[in-house]
Amino acid sequence: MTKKMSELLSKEEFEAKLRGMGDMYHIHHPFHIRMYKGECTKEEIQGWVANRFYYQTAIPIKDAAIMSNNPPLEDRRKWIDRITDHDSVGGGIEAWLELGEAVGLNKEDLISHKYVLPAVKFAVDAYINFAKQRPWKEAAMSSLTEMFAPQIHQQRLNTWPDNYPWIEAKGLRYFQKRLSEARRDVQHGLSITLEEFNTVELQNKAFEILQFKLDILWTMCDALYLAYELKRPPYFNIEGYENEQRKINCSE
Ligand SMILES: O=C(O)c1cc(C(=O)O)c2c(n1)C(=O)C(=O)c1cc(C(=O)O)[nH]c1-2
Repeated sequence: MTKKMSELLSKEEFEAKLRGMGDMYHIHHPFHIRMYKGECTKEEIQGWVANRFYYQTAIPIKDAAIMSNNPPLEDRRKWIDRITDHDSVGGGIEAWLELGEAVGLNKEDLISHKYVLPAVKFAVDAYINFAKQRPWKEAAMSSLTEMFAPQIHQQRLNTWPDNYPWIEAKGLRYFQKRLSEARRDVQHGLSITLEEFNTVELQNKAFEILQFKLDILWTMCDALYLAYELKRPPYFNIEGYENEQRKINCSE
């Protein structure tokens, strides 16, 4: 957890401290470490793709919520690009559906969100609700975990072809596409943050917001780890409860 600051940081110090919070990025979660090392089973990869799809569909929804909170025209123009990155024809949602197909998931199952674990749903919904309820600048800065995202996308591009040769190459388009998009988003998000969070109280608030977002991503990984690696999905110990509807059927 980040300690509260008692003095105003310069923009350089403020940015360095925000970037330092990358130490808590989900790239360091045991589930992600196993994934990039090639240790995940097919079911675990499918589980991650299916659960992450819930996050994917939430991103343009939370971006639309930010738009609805009335940022200035210049920012709205940039924000529209974020929405089209995901929702346009050939955009991120379609690329993620291709990833789903590439890992052997049925498109309808993915779209239905039938495999989404409750903790993943709660975490992602918290992100949408935050964007709906908070002033647009706070919601805009919460996207700054994207500072750390190019590294995680690049890591997948570098390691998946060797570690998971069964995944069709077309599935990797999403990660390739995000490399430049995330960098552009970060430039905009950072310029808003460094400019507008310009008192000790606001800088402390920015650290809290970034922590909240890191917590969302980490919590999603916790849920996946529990369900797929430890084999403890919700209600696993309750006799007679059929957890079948969330179970991924894959032939290894
Ligand atoms: O694969 C990842 O680990 C990862 C993480 C994040 C993130 O840090 O929030 C995003 C993405 N991917 C991503 O693809 C994406 O489009 C995205 C948008 C946002 C956002 O908060 O607006 N985060 C992320």
